[in-house]
Amino acid sequence: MKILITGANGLLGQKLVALLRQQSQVTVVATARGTNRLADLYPDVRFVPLDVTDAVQVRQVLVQEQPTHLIHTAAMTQVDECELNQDACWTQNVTAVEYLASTCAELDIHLIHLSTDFIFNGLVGPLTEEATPDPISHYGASKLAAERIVRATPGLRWAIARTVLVYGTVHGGGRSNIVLWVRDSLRKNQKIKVVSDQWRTPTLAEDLALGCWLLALHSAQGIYHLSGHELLTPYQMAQQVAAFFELDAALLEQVDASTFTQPAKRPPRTGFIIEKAERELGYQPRSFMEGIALLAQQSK
Ligand SMILES: NC(=O)C1=CN([C@@H]2O[C@H](COP(=O)(O)OP(=O)(O)OC[C@H]3O[C@@H](n4cnc5c(N)ncnc54)[C@H](OP(=O)(O)O)[C@@H]3O)[C@@H](O)[C@H]2O)C=CC1
Ligand SMILES: Cc1cn([C@H]2C[C@H](O)[C@@H](COP(=O)(O)OP(=O)(O)O[C@H]3O[C@@H](C)C(=O)[C@@H](O)[C@H]3O)O2)c(=O)[nH]c1=O
Repeated sequence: MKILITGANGLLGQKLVALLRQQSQVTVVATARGTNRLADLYPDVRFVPLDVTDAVQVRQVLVQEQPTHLIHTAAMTQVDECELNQDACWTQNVTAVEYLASTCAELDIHLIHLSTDFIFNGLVGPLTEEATPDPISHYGASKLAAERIVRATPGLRWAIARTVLVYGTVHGGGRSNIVLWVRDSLRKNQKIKVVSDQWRTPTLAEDLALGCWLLALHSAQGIYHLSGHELLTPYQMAQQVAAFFELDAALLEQVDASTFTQPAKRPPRTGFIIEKAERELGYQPRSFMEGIALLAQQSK
């Protein structure tokens, strides 16, 4: 197997590189826009620059590399920025997928495309793969449009991996996440406002990477929900983070999401039912506490 990863500098991309380079039957090709932030950690891994919004480059790299599988993690993931810069969001999250999906179909590359719980409106949850999408943000709309392109591309072998609120350690900077944010704020004795009326099934980045690897290994086709299995509010997550790191939970102020004025709306209740992935792939995510423990060990 030869697996090409887009967005290898990102949180999931980094964990995929770490996992796949250990599989003896896999040749990994890490790609990212700009410089390779993993060069010091994994000098053994082949790196090719790839901006997925550049149609010519997409074609060139895929023709040159001829991977058997492509895991597409690259995206504009800052939900508020997507709301404020809608054209840029569409180019990165939708147009890029048109290029990738059509080229993968042409070259018979199995495409594993990453998607999100934010394609749902958040009125009911946890959700199965069959739930009806109804995005309430531009980010969510862009990710749903990308799913539709993947599904409608003639001749494409594809899987869509949807996930929820991903957390983990990240090397060389990048998007923060709830566990790092809570831990680092409390370590500085900063008070933080944490939402207690949103529900999510938070996902350890390593578990998600393993789920994506299982999809590739089985050349699975269709939609798969890959998240943790505990439905928690951010406030409950923050309490667990405080307890694990023995930090002062009194610094956590419980608030309603309505007290925030954010450019993009967030779905109140999401979370995934992951039975399909457990049954068909043997996907077994860790508990939230186990995820925090792994993150703590890696941060030492
Ligand atoms: N994080 C989360 O909570 C969730 C994520 N997802 C989805 O999972 C996937 C992975 O997310 P995650 O790893 O957490 O996100 P990150 O933001 O950590 O990583 C995304 C990466 O995509 C890269 N990227 C953006 N535009 C381009 C481009 N044009 N060409 C090449 N690379 C580009 C970014 O590059 P740069 O570093 O240069 O900015 C970044 O490294 C995404 O598709 C996201 O939508 C779904 C649900 C939850
Ligand atoms: C900034 C902030 C967030 N939160 C909570 C709300 C939210 O559920 C959680 C994370 O907030 P953020 O604004 O960092 O992230 P957010 O944009 O809500 O995260 C999303 O990212 C995209 C990429 C996805 O696809 C989604 O699955 C989702 O996880 O933390 C607070 O409680 N207080 C705060 O001050």
